[in-house]
Amino acid sequence: MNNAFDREGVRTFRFVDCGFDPATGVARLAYAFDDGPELVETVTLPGAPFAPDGARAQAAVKALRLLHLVAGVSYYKAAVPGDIRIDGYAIDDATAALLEDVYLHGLGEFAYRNGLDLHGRIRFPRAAGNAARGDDGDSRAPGLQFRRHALVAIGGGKDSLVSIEALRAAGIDQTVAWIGGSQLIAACAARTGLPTLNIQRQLAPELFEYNRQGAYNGHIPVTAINSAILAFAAVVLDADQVVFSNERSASYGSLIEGTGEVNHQWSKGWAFEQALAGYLRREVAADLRYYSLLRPLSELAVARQFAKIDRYDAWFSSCNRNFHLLGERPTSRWCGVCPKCHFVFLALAPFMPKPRLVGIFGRNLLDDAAQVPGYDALMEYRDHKPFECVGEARESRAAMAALAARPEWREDTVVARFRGVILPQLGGEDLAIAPLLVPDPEHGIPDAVWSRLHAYFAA
Ligand SMILES: CC(=O)N[C@H]1[C@@H](OP(=O)(O)OP(=O)(O)OC[C@H]2O[C@@H](n3ccc(=O)[nH]c3=O)[C@H](O)[C@@H]2O)O[C@H](CO)[C@@H](O)[C@@H]1O[C@H](C)C(=O)N[C@@H](C)C(=O)N[C@@H](CCC(=O)O)C(=O)O
Ligand SMILES: Nc1ncnc2c1ncn2[C@@H]1O[C@H](COP(=O)(O)OP(=O)(O)OP(=O)(O)O)[C@@H](O)[C@H]1O
Repeated sequence: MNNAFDREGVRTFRFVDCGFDPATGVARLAYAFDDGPELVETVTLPGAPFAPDGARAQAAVKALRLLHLVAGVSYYKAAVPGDIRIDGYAIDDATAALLEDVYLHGLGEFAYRNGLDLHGRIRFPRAAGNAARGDDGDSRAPGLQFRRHALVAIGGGKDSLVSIEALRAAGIDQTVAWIGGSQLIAACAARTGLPTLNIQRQLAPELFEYNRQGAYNGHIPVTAINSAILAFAAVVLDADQVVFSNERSASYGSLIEGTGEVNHQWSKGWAFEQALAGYLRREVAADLRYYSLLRPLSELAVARQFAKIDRYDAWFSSCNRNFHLLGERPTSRWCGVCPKCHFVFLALAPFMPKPRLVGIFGRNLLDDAAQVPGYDALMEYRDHKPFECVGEARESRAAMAALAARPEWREDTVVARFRGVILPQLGGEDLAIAPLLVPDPEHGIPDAVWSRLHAYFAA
């Protein structure tokens, strides 16, 4: 390769090696394109030194390799070469198949936006003679008698706060855990009053230089990476559960004419959750659980739960513009113009007194004509659902229909337009909110947890 990054000239993406130093808590993940320089990402667990015993140390190696393989997606995407190699260790069919899914679907939005077709292109090398195994029945990892403790991912938004309060209500021991240096997440975590764990992650600095030099760039499945980091942390720190807060709506993408479904949040969906949970039990530790506590709930059901607590009103934000690694952040916690701000405002409105909601956002997004196109897209009215973490279009339509019937909301610009223009075109669609609030039976929550929580969520 020349000095400048030549994405078309790259032939091979290499997983060079990975290692963990228990004395410092630093995990090192190394990659390269062809014979180019090593791209080294680090993940630092606080609380070192660690001294994992024999079986735990073996499980940590497996979890670290999984993290190495999953986190490689940030670098692979820079050139999407047709050849992938793993230098330091071998993987079997089942592992390769999991990674092919994560890369193909997790880079779905990236491929669509870059006009690339990755189908059939992403193939991880398999060790010879390694047949694929089935899911649950075939566990070969031992149980490690982990401490009964949940590492709960916190993202600074409403979803993880709903999970944290639900686990608290159910009396389950938890540590709230996050990756990266966000002050907003740190403040929310402190506000919970629970033990906290902040894991640092440094991407290889060369990636940003490659981006400047014309590397392919775009969305990556960040939840898959965060999940792999927390699974590794659970093994090292001795916790039997890694809990995320991905609602059922996350399994549905945007329907793009001529392309089909593209899901921005694929790694928050049920297919990824099942695949990763099965992999961890089978390959890392039979008693390590990975699940989403909010999987049975729709976005509207999560919003209803969140509205019951006001403890976080002045602290939380779901606006992703707060979470850039580089570059500008909004001057207030809610930018007020992005799809997440639009959706969260709309989803909370049916369940919160209007002055409280307007107080949280500092403005009324539904009484602003400039926001009409944003709300049209959320309802899939003459547009597709935005590439963002927002609920299903039928949830947006149901929430809007509920507001259209409320005197305090019905005259606000966006709601009045919905009543006048969109509602008459919806024909016989059931716009009731109640059916969307019923918990779904499809989820991976352990029975011992769900038995304590399903009444809490149904109340
Ligand atoms: C905050 C955000 O939305 N970032 C997305 C944005 O990135 P941008 O270029 O504006 O800047 P940075 O976030 O500072 O990232 C700098 C570059 O680094 C690359 N990168 C970052 C993290 C990583 O793990 N790997 C990376 O390669 C990135 O490509 C940047 O060039 O636009 C990017 C391109 O579309 C997105 O990839 C950035 O998304 C972040 C990875 C991110 O954390 N996003 C979450 C807020 C997010 O979208 N969460 C989803 C969950 C989706 C999922 O499948 O897990 C959600 O809440 O819907
Ligand atoms: N920096 C992070 N570290 C660890 N987990 C994170 C981080 N950011 C997000 N998550 C987790 O990823 C999942 C998806 O994030 P998402 O942004 O949807 O959730 P949220 O921030 O809790 O709520 P909201 O949807 O209101 O933004 C959640 O389980 C969240 O806790």
